[in-house]
Amino acid sequence: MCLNSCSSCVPEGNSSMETSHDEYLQTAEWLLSHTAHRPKVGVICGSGLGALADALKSQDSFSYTDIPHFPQSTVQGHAGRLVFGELGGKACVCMQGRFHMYEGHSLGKVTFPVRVFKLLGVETLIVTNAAGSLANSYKTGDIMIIKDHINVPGLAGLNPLIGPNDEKFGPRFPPMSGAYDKALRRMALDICKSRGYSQFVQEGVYCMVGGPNFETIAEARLLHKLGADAVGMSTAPEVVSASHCGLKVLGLSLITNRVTKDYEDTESVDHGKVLGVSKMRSETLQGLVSELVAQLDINGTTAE
Ligand SMILES: O=P(O)(O)O[C@@H]1C[C@H](O)[C@@H](CO)O1
Ligand SMILES: Nc1nc2[nH]cnc2c(=O)[nH]1
Repeated sequence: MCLNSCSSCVPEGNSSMETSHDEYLQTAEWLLSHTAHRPKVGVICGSGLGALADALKSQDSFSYTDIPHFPQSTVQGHAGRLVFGELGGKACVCMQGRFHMYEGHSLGKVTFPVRVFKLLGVETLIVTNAAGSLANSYKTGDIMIIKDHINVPGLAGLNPLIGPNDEKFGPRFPPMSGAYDKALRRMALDICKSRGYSQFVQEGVYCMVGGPNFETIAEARLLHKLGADAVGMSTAPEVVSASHCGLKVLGLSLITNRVTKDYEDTESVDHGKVLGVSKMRSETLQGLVSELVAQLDINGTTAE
């Protein structure tokens, strides 16, 4: 077996190596030439949470089909639009629809927009997702501020950073212990408290699995024992890529369902239920994100 991460040995479609630095630049330059907004904040909307982008003022929006080199959305609840505009008085760019590994996208494609955000001048990334709860104390409709993640595909060698390292973005061996910015988490918690959300706000560990099937009971029990509070099918590769290129990250999971760990339980989950709960909490999440962005000190990134 070759240990050199050369292009003929790295599993095809696994990493960002299929994209040249020029392609990221071309996409960023195309976007900057089509909008006057210069965003410092990027937002990725999870399943059913695209309404976050609708809150942006003075919008310039682009269908993913029109953006050079951009992947395409295939999942219901992910509109496939990149929206520029103002949120909380700050220029933002918002992905109304993200890319998942289970759609057949390589992790390089899944994380392509994150590197484009970096080249646009984004400094802070807010990632949202819909997730199922594993923690016994969580309820459907809770918002979980992500403290850390367990990247199951990553542990198995599916990582967007596999392949030759692009030093222009970041180092070969990036640390991940501070991937979810402490000051941003504190800010989010404080805002939740001041808005009276404390009863349905948690802070916990998100676990990414590949999907697209939901968990078996044995898998749910395993992930819970490993320390996961919630499980979903996204976010971790985006955060790995964001952290690699020096973006500060806030992650928010909306708990759309309870993941059963009990063989006697007859309740089951489907994507329709996930989208229903997302819609129900969408405005609350919108309020939290808008206020947080308004409070960002763009130069120093944390609270004013
Ligand atoms: O994009 P996210 O992670 O919010 O979407 C979750 C995981 C699956 O894509 C889908 C399952 O309902 O929701
Ligand atoms: N893997 C996984 N992803 C989800 N996304 C929303 N709910 C769930 C869930 O229960 N499991």
